[in-house]
Amino acid sequence: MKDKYKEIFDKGTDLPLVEDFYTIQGEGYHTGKPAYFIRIGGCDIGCRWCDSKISWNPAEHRLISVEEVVRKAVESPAKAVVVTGGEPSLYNLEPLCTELKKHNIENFLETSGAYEISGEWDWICLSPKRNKLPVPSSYEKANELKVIIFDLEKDFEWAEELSKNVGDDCLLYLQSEWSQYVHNIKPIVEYVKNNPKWNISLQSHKFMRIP
Ligand SMILES: C[S@@+](CC[C@H](N)C(=O)[O-])C[C@H]1O[C@@H](n2cnc3c(N)ncnc32)[C@H](O)[C@@H]1O
Ligand SMILES: Nc1nc2[nH]cc(C(=O)O)c2c(=O)[nH]1
Ligand code: SF4
Ligand SMILES: [Mg+2]
Repeated sequence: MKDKYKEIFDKGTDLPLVEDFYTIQGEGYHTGKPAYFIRIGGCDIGCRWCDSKISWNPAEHRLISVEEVVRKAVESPAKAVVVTGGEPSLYNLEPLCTELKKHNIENFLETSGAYEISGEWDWICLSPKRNKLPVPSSYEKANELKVIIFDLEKDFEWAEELSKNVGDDCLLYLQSEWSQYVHNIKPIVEYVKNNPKWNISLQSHKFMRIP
């Protein structure tokens, strides 16, 4: 993945845009906050339950300059932008962050942290993946750790292991994998009641039936 798109990834001045939309942040600490979403194409991690598989192949998405995509966000009433993907850490995100900050827009990142995170961010949500663990610096930069609970037998234990790697101020969230929600939510509620350093994150946009 890094090879074919290496130049585009490293430059970061043009990005393959999967979609952009103004909605409500559905997950994690900023749940409920209006935000303009920028979904960047390209991910080589391959989570089998990924809800954004259309974003995996960057070649399927048109390149857009950071100026143009930020202009679209600025034209909306949004005060915050969520950058997601795909896996945004594949890219040099400095040009995008700089352009957002020129317009005084808060910038939030959704990432697996599998690659070094570039750019200055107001908030980083780290959601580690078993297929490709975060690089050490991603744990240090995380403002929230959001662990997806798919397998009840294994994933609580894994979440505890991951939580040892983040800073003391990092907020801790457990989020059910969407297709397992009905099966998983009661055990997650019980787990969080018994282990109150954790919080629950819901994919609330899916309940609201909004993007
Ligand atoms: C599509 S990913 C893109 C950003 C980055 N690649 C990542 O995985 O963090 C956005 C967020 O959705 C979560 N996610 C993806 N598929 C999901 C699913 N089926 N159920 C619950 N959360 C999911 C990811 O863990 C991540 O926190
Ligand atoms: N509303 C809404 N909130 C989200 N939070 C994280 C999302 C993502 O796909 O990264 C997402 C998304 O796709 N929609
Ligand atoms: S890392 Fe994120 S975008 Fe990539 S497959 Fe996993 S959930 Fe999907
Ligand atoms: Mg999503």
